[in-house]
Amino acid sequence: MTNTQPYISIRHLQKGYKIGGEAISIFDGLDLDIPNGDFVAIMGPSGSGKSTLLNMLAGIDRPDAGELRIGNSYLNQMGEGARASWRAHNMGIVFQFYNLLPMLNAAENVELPLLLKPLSAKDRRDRVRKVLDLVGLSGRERQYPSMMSGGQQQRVGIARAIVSDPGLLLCDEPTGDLDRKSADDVLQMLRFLNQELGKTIIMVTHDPEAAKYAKRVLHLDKGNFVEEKRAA
Ligand SMILES: Nc1ncnc2c1ncn2[C@@H]1O[C@H](COP(=O)(O)OP(=O)(O)OP(=O)(O)O)[C@@H](O)[C@H]1O
Repeated sequence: MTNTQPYISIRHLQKGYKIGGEAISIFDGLDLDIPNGDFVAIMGPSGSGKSTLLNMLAGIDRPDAGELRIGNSYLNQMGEGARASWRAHNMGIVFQFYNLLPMLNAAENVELPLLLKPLSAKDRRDRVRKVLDLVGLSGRERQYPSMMSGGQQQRVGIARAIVSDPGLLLCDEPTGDLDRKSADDVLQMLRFLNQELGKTIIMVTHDPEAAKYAKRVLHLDKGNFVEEKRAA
């Protein structure tokens, strides 16, 4: 990747599914550029392909054809194992329902991605403490998910997503299960990670209020993106 290239580039991407022997096309020639440091909200009707796109960006699923590059990595050319390893090192994912393990406390949940790395127990502890502090949860290291509010659980989810210091955060309806106040707190946190730490964020959301926190809003419809025009 050169400095003039966008961080994420999607070219002529095709993706479809076979349902009951019938082929349905979700994307047929999708193009998209996302520069480094962007914060993009992706909106669109149910079934328009938002999760399908997020799964391809996460390397969980693969395009049928076309190019999907993130940084210097061409995900469309990589096998499943290479994509899984790439994912572990390059991105964090924030889920709607947090996906915390109930039998692990907050610190242990956040530590999970670090177990794949050659770090000492002390280094892992230090990193976990630092990110829990960053999301405003210091002092709650030993609390279990069942003892936390939805907003606090999502903060643990965000801490887990950033503990490996990835450049890219993919967020799938990160506030879909939260009340307005908790949602705004989480969105402020994402904005901080974008503006102060330079994380590139792609967030799928149905909530127009959540989308306001992003720098750009893209509406997905019939396999293409339309960018929302905003007052300067
Ligand atoms: N694994 C799969 N096998 C077959 N069809 C699939 C699969 N995953 C998604 N689809 C179909 O692809 C289309 C897009 O689904 P997708 O989940 O990406 O939409 P979405 O925009 O995320 O919807 P929602 O807002 O409801 O989450 C839908 O018609 C869905 O039924």
